[in-house]
Amino acid sequence: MQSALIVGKKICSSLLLRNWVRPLSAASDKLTNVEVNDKTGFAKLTMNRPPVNGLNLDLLRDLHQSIQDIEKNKCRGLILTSASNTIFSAGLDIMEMYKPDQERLKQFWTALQDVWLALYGSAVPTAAAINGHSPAGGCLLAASCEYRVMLPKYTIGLNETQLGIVAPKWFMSTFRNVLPRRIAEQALTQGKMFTSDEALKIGLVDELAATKEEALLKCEKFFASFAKTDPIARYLTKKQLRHNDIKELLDEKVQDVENFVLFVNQPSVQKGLGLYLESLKKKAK
Ligand SMILES: CCCCC/C=C\C/C=C\CCC/C=C/C(=O)SCCNC(=O)CCNC(=O)[C@H](O)C(C)(C)COP(=O)(O)OP(=O)(O)OC[C@H]1O[C@@H](n2cnc3c(N)ncnc32)[C@H](O)[C@@H]1OP(=O)(O)O
Repeated sequence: MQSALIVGKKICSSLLLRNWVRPLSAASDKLTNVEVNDKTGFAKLTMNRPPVNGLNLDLLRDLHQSIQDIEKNKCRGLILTSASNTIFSAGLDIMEMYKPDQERLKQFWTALQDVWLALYGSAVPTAAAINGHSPAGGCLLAASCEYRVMLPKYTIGLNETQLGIVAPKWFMSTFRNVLPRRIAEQALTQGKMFTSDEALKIGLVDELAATKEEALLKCEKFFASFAKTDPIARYLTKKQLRHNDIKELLDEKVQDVENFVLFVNQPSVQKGLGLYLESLKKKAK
C-alpha cells in the first residue's frame, strides 16, 4: 500500500496509535496521505496523484485502505481533499478504460465499488473540501460525503453522457441523495458541469470558501455540529437513510462489474474514449 497515515504529524508511541501508523514507501510514491488531528480526532485524507488525481486502480485501492484505516481508528470526521491547487479529481483515469487489460478492468471497477461502499456508507462523518475541478468520478466521491465545501471558479458534475458513457445506478443514487430528483435527472441526462456558484444554488455543494484552509475549517465546523449527538445513533440514522442505495449495489456487485466490462468494451465506447483522450491531449499542448 502506498498511502501514508500520520497521527498529529508524528509517529505516536502508544501501542494503539503505533499499530495505526502504516509504513511509508518512498515519499514520492504516495497517492493518498492521511493526517489526523490528535486534538479533534478529525482526519484529512488528501489525494495526491498528479497531475489531475485521475482515479486509477492504485489510487482507488489506496483510497479504500485509507478510508478503512480512518474508520478502524474511530476518527471523529473524514475530510476528503486534494493536494493539487486546481483539481479535486478528474474522475476515473480514462487510460484504465481505453484498450484495457480485461482482468485489470474488472479489478479497477471492483476497486471503485469498494471505495464508494466505504465512503458512502462510512460510520465516520464525512465531508469534501473541493479545492478544484471535480468532474465525473471526482464528483461521485464528493457527493458520497455528507457535506461539501467548494472553492470558487471551479466546476463539478457527472458529465458521463457528454463522454458517450452511462453513469451506473449507484452514481445516480448518490446524486439523488443530494439533489432534488428533477434536478438530478436533468443534470445526469445533460451531463452538466456546474460552476461553484451554480452548484451552491442547486445544493450540490453546501458552502463556498475562498481558500482551502477556510474550506477545511467549514468541514470541521460541520463535524462539530454533531457534538451533542450520540455517534452510534448518528451512524444508524445515516445507515438507514443510505441503506437501499448500498444494498442495491451489494446485491448486484458482480453483475455490475460485468455490465461495466461489457459496456466499456463496445467498439463505439472505445472509439469515443479514444477521441476524448485525444481531445484532452490536444488541449494540453
Ligand atoms: C444501459 C447500460 C448501462 C451500463 C452501465 C454500466 C457501466 C457504466 C460504464 C461506464 C461508467 C464510467 C463512469 C466514468 C466516470 C468518469 O469519471 S470518466 C472521467 C471523466 N473525466 C473527465 O471528463 C475530465 C477530463 N479532464 C478535464 O476536464 C481536465 O483535464 C481537467 C480535470 C479540468 C483539468 O484540466 P487542466 O488542469 O487544464 O489539465 P489537462 O486537461 O491539461 O490535463 C492534464 C493531463 O491529464 C490528462 N487527463 C485529464 N483528465 C484525465 C482523465 N480523466 N483520465 C486520464 N487522463 C486525464 C490530460 O490528458 C493531460 O495529459 P497529458 O499531460 O497531455 O499527458
